[in-house]
Amino acid sequence: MADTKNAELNPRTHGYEFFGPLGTLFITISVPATTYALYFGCSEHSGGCPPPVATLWPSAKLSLQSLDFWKSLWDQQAAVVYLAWYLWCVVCWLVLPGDWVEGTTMRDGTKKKYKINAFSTFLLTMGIVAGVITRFGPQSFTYIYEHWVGLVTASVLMAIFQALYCYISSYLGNKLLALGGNTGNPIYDFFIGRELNPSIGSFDIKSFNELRPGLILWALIDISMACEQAVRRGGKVTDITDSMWLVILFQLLYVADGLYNEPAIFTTMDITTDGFGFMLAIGDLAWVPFVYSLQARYLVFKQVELGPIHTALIVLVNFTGYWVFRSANGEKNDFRNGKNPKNLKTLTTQRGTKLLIEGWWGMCRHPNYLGDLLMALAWSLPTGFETPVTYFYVSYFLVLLMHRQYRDDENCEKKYGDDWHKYKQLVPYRIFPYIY
Ligand SMILES: NC(=O)C1=CN([C@@H]2O[C@H](COP(=O)(O)OP(=O)(O)OC[C@H]3O[C@@H](n4cnc5c(N)ncnc54)[C@H](OP(=O)(O)O)[C@@H]3O)[C@@H](O)[C@H]2O)C=CC1
Ligand SMILES: CC(C)=CCC[C@@H](C)[C@H]1CC=C2C3=C(CC[C@@]21C)[C@@]1(C)CC[C@H](O)C(C)(C)[C@@H]1CC3
Repeated sequence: MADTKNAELNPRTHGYEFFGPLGTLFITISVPATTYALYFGCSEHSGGCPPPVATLWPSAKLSLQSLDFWKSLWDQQAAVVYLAWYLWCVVCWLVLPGDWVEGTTMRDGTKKKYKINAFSTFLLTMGIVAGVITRFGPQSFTYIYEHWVGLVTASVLMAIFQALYCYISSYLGNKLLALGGNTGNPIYDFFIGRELNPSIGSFDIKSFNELRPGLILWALIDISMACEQAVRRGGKVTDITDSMWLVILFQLLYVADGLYNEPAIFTTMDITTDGFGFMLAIGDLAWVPFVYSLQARYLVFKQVELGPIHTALIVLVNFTGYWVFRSANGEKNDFRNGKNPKNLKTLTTQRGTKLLIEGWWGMCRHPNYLGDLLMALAWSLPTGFETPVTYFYVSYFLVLLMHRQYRDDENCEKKYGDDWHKYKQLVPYRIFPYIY
């Protein structure tokens, strides 16, 4: 009886995304590999960004064949530091005060409760780091630059460990599974995430990882890159270039905004629909901090001076993006919480929920992605045009968001049926009004 009920609640997934098990196996290997490749392909230690073409492949081949290279990826001290960092985030979650808020209603009719203290974790961490740098100077905070590879390895291992733990524990007891991650194919389910909300007691593993250890580490990495640059240019914070200031301030604002608006993630696709598998684990813990900070790392060894006009133009691109991103996300979030202060027109659906058809959400179906993409461009522009590698983030992000839009469209079609078709007729553009 209990088994029948469980099967009804957790139907088998039919149909694959990401080109099925082979596609997910490819991504599982290529995401960590790309995280390392972006370091070795864009670093002063390996000869440039990218290193000269004539030496690139021969030296890569030599490295991959040598045992010493593989051993050099492991750095015991960095692993301990990373583990201490992760534990710090857990301790902050435990001890810092925070309201418990409810997430959205899940398929089984229940609602999860989440402790909201990501922003106070960020403020406390930033306060300590600011104190250390003020007291001991920028040279006291360059550890991350010096131990990059070891820290990447530690974060990849943490992601593998957590994804395996969640995959195995999804088979223990009657868990609520993600509708897309229950195919029975272990490679695919491990990647997508089998259990919807794995947790240990009241500690929700997915939302914790999405916002804290990776996102705040990204901010710390940026600060460490700025410190390394300061040390190389005279040792004072005032020696940092305008391009580095732009990258770190824009990205710190983005991180702070995500953490400040913590409850808004409970309506995102990752929390409501996807399980917690290797995709999110590696994305949250390794990809976000170590790939998104590439531009700041580049500016350590290629010190670009922008001057006031270029600075002003890039600031304009970033803040236009931020304004679109924040107001679009705010508009939808308010609306989903029962508020419509501008009295925007809506479409009533048979499912009971309404869809906005005016304001940002009347211009295109993902205005928030448009703003995010503009910001992504503004984070690459300060690196100039000497190399395409520093434009990796904005290019990858365009692909990610186009694919995400496609996945969300399919999910909404399942949720809203004909009403979604009506909505698509009223709002025909996906991300770029009048273009796409
Ligand atoms: N920096 C990064 O690496 C990444 C950043 N992001 C950012 O995260 C944020 C969240 O993204 P994501 O979860 O993908 O998607 P959205 O926040 O856009 O949420 C999509 C959901 O919004 C609801 N919705 C869609 N249209 C309407 C409408 N017209 N009116 C009201 N509700 C509507 C639907 O859910 P329902 O109707 O069920 O409420 C839909 O499933 C974005 O700002 C994105 O840019 C995302 C991925 C990576
Ligand atoms: C290549 C690979 C493995 C990709 C996995 C995707 C993840 C990197 C992203 C999926 C959704 C994300 C979100 C954010 C960071 C990137 C991931 C984890 C986010 C936390 C960034 C800050 C924003 O303000 C946000 C809270 C809206 C956002 C939520 C989605």
